[in-house]
Amino acid sequence: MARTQNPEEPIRVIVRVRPPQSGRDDLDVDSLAIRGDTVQLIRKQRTFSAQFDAALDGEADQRSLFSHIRPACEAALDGINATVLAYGQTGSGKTHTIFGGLLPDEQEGEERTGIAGRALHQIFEHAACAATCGTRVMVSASMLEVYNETLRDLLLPSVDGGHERPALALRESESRETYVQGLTEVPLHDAAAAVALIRRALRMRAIRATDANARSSRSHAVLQFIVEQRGGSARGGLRSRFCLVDLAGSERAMAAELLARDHQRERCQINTSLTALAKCVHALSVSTRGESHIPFRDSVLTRLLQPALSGNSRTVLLAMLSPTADAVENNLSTLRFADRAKRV
Ligand SMILES: Nc1ncnc2c1ncn2[C@@H]1O[C@H](COP(=O)(O)OP(=O)(O)OP(=O)(O)O)[C@@H](O)[C@H]1O
Repeated sequence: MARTQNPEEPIRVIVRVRPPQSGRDDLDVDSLAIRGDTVQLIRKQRTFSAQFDAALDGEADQRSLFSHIRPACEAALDGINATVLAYGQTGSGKTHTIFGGLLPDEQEGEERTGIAGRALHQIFEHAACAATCGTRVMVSASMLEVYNETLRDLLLPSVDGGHERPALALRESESRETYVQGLTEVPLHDAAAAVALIRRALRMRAIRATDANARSSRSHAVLQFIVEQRGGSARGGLRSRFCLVDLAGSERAMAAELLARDHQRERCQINTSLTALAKCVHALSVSTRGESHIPFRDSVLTRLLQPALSGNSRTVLLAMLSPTADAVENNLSTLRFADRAKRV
């Protein structure tokens, strides 16, 4: 039986520092330090220090990062919903960590392959192994983005070949589960077909160049693998979701007049939804046995993430840090968010 994440620990928190990019980064060598699972950040002579489930420096590769995600993926293969969330400022490595090796114009390769590619490998390996014991495993995928508080289906072919696509609505089922009405679910027959599908979907995602990242994601992307198992050891049947969320990055404040109007709007909407997420995590971290009000309804993003945050899923939060000297403020805010998530 697969080793799954401890159910007593609803959110595991892993910190990852992006490696420096030669010639681009003005490095922060003084304020950020990782010792074991503890991260220390010094700002204005005050020290923030916190321990997490794991803390990975810039030397850690995609394979070692995935070793911390594997238990969540195994939980999904045991029929339990699981979610991985990447959070951090623009350019801190969220998209690389989740979608590495699948990005437009990016070469595939073991080294670059991120969580999505590695999870697919694990899911199809499990399917092949389960088949030998008479269990039929069916895998499908959905992928959407939350752009300016609007939900867009990334697997739906656009009408005119452009990026425009109809907005989807969030609904609540009779059992009070939130779902996206009309979201496309594509059956996946093997990992190669799945990779091609995700690559196509990522081309549809809203991106733009920012100060810190030439290909900055301007939307939150949510990729879900839906795994159904019947027969053999799955007896009465299992159905679960493995959900990967690449949040859009918060951006440093910049003179508004230097940004185009639609860029200003995106930045404002990203900050609003990330603030709503931070409020929910804060409320959850101080609530005892779900007694207090959690403001999930404040944004589309938090409504969508409600199951992942409120204990109905094994959740891993990846708190992404940037190694640059100008990232201290943002890194501190990411670490504070991560520290609260640990207390949920
Ligand atoms: N672990 C890593 N190894 C090598 N390169 C990395 C790593 N993490 C990030 N990068 C590179 O750093 C750059 C920024 O990373 P990425 O686009 O993933 O950041 P992001 O946090 O998703 O940013 P945004 O929020 O703006 O979308 C990219 O060129 C990416 O390839």
